[in-house]
Amino acid sequence: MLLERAYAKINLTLDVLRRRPDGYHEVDMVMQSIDLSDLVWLDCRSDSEIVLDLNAGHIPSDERNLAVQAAMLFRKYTGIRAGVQINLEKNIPVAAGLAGGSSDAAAVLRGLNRLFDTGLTSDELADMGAEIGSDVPFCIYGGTAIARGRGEVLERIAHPCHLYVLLIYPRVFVSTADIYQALQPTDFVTAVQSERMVQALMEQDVDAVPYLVHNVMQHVTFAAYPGVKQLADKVESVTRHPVHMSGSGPTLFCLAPTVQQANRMYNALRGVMRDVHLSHFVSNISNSGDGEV
Ligand SMILES: C[C@@](CO)(OP(=O)(O)O)[C@H](O)COP(=O)(O)OP(=O)(O)OC[C@H]1O[C@@H](n2ccc(N)nc2=O)[C@H](O)[C@@H]1O
Ligand SMILES: Nc1ncnc2c1ncn2[C@@H]1O[C@H](COP(=O)(O)OP(=O)(O)O)[C@@H](O)[C@H]1O
Repeated sequence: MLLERAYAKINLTLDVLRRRPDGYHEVDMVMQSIDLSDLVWLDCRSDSEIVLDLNAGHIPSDERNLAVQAAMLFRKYTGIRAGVQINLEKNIPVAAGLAGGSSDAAAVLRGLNRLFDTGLTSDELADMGAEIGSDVPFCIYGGTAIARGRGEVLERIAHPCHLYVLLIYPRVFVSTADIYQALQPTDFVTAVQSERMVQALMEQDVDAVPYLVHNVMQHVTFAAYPGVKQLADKVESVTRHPVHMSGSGPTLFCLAPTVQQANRMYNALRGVMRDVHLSHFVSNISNSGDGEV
């Protein structure tokens, strides 16, 4: 049995350039892995089934699950017929804008490549992953990247900047497709924010980074779910720091340059609300598995 960690992401910037004829949107966004992960255990089975056991009753364990889709795709691509056992421990909130499902799919692709010693490159796994979802290619590599196209065209960024991330989970389910659909032409931009963000990350300008975070979807999700906006206002008044939304939401986050500041914000928030979690940037997930067990 082999373990792969499936890391969550946040969007440090998210710009949408236009709606495409294929129904997707052209995006430009800075994606960042964080130290919040699902655990994906993989093993061969003596039969030819793909079986997923997971600790979350509210998500399907059949072909609708992105982890199962990844195993199916991997077998189709490699011609391997062996059965696959997947045990999934969900820690990343579902439909939260943190790419939990995409990251599980990416972890299955990385893990099966190790389990069957198929020697596929990360680029090949990312190409495969794009068939499952737009965020899957980023989740193959993790770290930091500018994602363009529909999210699958990646420019990976190595930078020394490390920040703490306070995550706040509103208890609502947000559909990514609905939020993309609700964008108006006035939301589409030509000048994107990713380059300034990347520059600040490269310069380790930890004080600037929180003020450069930008997400064009935030006002759309806030308008559709006023409770999320109210929660963001409350977080801002308690922490006195800018509050942002990841992806299509609803997860909110604040960035802190030091662990002391992050702990202060965490303790202040825990006094007045549930569902607060402290995390931090992860720059390298390449040895994310904990090896054979
Ligand atoms: C918004 C983002 C930002 O990172 O994250 P989440 O909020 O989902 O975490 C992503 O673009 C989400 O990517 P992902 O969740 O993989 O999307 P997909 O499964 O490929 O697509 C789901 C649906 O979202 C819409 N979609 C997705 C990506 C894109 N560039 N344009 C779109 O219009 C399409 O309607 C598509 O049918
Ligand atoms: N392994 C998985 N983990 C979480 N959600 C999954 C998974 N497989 C399929 N889904 C479905 O994908 C949808 C979005 O899930 P998720 O990736 O957590 O959200 P987001 O795209 O907002 O980051 C949910 O409706 C969920 O039922």
